[in-house]
Amino acid sequence: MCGIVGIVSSSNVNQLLYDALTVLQHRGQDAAGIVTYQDNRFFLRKDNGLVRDVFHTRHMRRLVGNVGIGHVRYPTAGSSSSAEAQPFYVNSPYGITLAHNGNLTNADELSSHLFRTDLRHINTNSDSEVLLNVFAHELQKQGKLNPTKDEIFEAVRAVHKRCRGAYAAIAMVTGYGIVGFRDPHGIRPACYGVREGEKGEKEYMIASESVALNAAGFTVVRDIAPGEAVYIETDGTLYTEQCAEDPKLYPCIFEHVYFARPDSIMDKVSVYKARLRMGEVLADKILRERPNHDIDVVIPIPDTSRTSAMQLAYHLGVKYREGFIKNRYIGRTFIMPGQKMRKKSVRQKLNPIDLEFRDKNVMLIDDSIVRGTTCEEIVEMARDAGARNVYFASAAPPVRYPNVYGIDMPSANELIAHNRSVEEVQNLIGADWLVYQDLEDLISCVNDVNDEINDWECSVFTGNYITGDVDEAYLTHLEELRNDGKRTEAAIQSGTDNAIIDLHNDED
Ligand SMILES: O=P(O)(O)OC[C@H]1O[C@H](OP(=O)(O)OP(=O)(O)O)[C@H](O)[C@@H]1O
Ligand SMILES: NC(=O)CC[C@H](N)C(=O)O
Ligand SMILES: [Mg+2]
Repeated sequence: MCGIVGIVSSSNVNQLLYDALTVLQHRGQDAAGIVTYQDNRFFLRKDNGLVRDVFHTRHMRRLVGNVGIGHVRYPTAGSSSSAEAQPFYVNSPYGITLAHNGNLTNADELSSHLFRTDLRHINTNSDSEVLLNVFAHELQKQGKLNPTKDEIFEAVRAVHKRCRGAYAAIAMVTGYGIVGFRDPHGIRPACYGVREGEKGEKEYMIASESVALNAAGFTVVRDIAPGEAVYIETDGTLYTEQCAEDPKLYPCIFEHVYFARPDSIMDKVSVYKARLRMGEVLADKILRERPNHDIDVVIPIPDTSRTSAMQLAYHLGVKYREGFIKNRYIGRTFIMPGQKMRKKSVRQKLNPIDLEFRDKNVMLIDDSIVRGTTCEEIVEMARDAGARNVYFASAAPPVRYPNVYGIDMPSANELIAHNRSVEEVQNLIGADWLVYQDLEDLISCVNDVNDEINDWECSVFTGNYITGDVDEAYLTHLEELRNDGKRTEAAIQSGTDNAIIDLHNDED
């Protein structure tokens, strides 16, 4: 997942963008970038690292202008090289930069078409550079010296025709404005909001999650609809238009399970409420499976599972205890690159309070089990801390299939539940009892909060890919390209390949 943000204001946007990116940091920890615009020039700073490490005072001073976009990255394509940090830039037409959350499933095909037919060069393996060039080409094709909203929307229309997969994106067109758009299935989230500037003028912000708008004092207007584009000119005039022929909302359910912050509202679903429901219905399942259970205490695996675990304990009528203390300086482990780093980080991140475990039957709750990195370590830690029995419950169903829409799970074989029964996973993680949420129950949790959404993007649980273009050949290719072994190689290389076309105007 990545986080994107774009702002049109009546004063400098650098600090607002920075603050928004820190609020979206949970969506991507690998790289961060901001680009602003003033007097016909872009000012760009992007690099690997957390937001606080990438932007120092000297960089912030140079990021001048009242319009800008920003990005935090969790790579799902290409490498972790800083050259693939976003926003990406293309000089023609007008000078355009783009920040993207999601993953294109036809990036290879588009890339070769861009080269052979559109005569455009793609310099990295990032699908986001492809997306930017498709948008740029479609805008250029219209041949207008001064593009209006009509040309911008026409370009988005063409993007929808050519691109497959998931994309929530914000592009900044030099001198004209910013445009945010969501793919025709609305797989990845995006919303926009408004606030009053000092002289009463309207200022706008587009972001991946509503929490970024709240934190910056913007009032959420609404989600961008699937296929829709929101264009805000530099003077603050806003236009919206539906640019897809057959849009239909299929939001990614994993946002609600894990990715999003609980204080966000996405497609009119409060993530917090959805997670509370996940705890409730999981408690019901536990009671169905073992009406006479002997659970002494419910312990969450911080951070994300806390909300569900609390409600689960309440519904079971069992004590809730914070048995693991989280090191606040370690980020999210699941989105770290490489299994070795993830495994090490679980131990660094979580430490048990022995007295909550000693001689007790503990029920550990996590939001999801993906590779099994966290639960394998945690079950062992609970036993070492003296637990009599270690039970484990996951607020999401077994994750059995790769994700191709912006979550870096490219390889089925790396998923602990792939081709395994619940019992086999239970044995593998060393638990005495393992309970997974059922998919219908998970869907009911989000639909209880907003029953207007008929369909969810659930491919990691079902193996059904709604864009219809994902076949065995694609998945095999993805696995070969991005399995953990390959990425470790890329990480080693990335120390040296950062020099490949670095368009930074700022060296450090
Ligand atoms: O089975 P795994 O491959 O370990 O993946 C699942 C775990 O990873 C995530 O935690 P993470 O540490 O990323 O973030 P959190 O602090 O928000 O829970 C998630 O919340 C699970 O705990
Ligand atoms: N997680 C994402 O949204 C990734 C965006 C893009 N595919 C990249 O790899 O940079
Ligand atoms: Mg976790």
